[in-house]
Amino acid sequence: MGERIAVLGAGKMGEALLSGMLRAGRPATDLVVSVRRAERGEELRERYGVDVLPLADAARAATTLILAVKPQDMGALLDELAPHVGADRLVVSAAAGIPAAAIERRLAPGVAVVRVMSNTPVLVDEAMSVLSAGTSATAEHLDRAEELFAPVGRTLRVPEAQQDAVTALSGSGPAYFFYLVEAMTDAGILLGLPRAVAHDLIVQTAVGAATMLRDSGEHPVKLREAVMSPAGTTISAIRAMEDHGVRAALLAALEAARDRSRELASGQG
Ligand SMILES: NC(=O)C1=CN([C@@H]2O[C@H](COP(=O)(O)OP(=O)(O)OC[C@H]3O[C@@H](n4cnc5c(N)ncnc54)[C@H](OP(=O)(O)O)[C@@H]3O)[C@@H](O)[C@H]2O)C=CC1
Ligand SMILES: O=C(O)[C@@H]1CCC=N1
Repeated sequence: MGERIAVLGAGKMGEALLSGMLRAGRPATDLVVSVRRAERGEELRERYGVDVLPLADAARAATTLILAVKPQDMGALLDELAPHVGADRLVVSAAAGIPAAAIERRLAPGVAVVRVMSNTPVLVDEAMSVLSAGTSATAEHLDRAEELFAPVGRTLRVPEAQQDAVTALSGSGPAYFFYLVEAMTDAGILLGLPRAVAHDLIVQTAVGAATMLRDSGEHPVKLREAVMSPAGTTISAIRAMEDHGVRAALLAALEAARDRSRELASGQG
């Protein structure tokens, strides 16, 4: 059998990955999804032309299984899935927190598991997807998993011990930028700009700053210094941010996200 990929649990991330694989040129006939609700299955079948199968059939039909359910649903999914996953399958978990070993324990001995933390910019082919091998996964398995994510953004491999930190940084990261844009738009309104104008200014500024960060190769401090004129406007804003503990808030926030990822390891609550 050629490589057929099953997306098990097709919510926000599962659907984003599915659409990314199709955009990358993978034929719909190579993809199958499994969902919990019939109407969701119908929606995906119509939108993407993929087969929607019960879990056991999807597991048997595919060589690579992408697990994209919430960490809290992983236990129930694995209970149902385990009897149908042959030792020659590659299992790719997209879930936050769940260690590869916890998945390996629930499946037949020797099943290769790769843990991946991606992010929602999968939708615009600008994801950051970070991969780690479980104990049975070989370099070839990692290559195969990476091939799924490479067309939808950048990929990186890290030791699994770093995955909770990765989740805090790039997994949750898009939300922090959206939050910042929202807060800066509010600030624009405070300063008297219409909301739509403030929104457009901030979005384009974010795109420009992100492009400079990516393409210039310069350290962010250097880029910031180029904006800050002596006794100018920018340093006044930076002083206010330091006074309000923005840097400390970010350190605490990412530590909280890392800790939550660790808590999710048990798949509880
Ligand atoms: N959203 C994000 O930015 C990111 C999410 N992740 C990870 O991706 C995973 C999915 O997150 P996200 O897409 O946001 O969550 P969603 O809730 O949007 O998607 C999860 C989907 O799984 C379905 N599901 C649950 N149990 C089963 C089952 N037994 N069989 C089939 N389908 C099932 C749910 O169905 P139903 O619709 O019926 O609830 C739902 O559609 C999580 O583990 C999360 O940690 C990783 C990186 C980023
Ligand atoms: O918030 C979450 O738990 C998931 C994992 C990373 C991004 N979203």
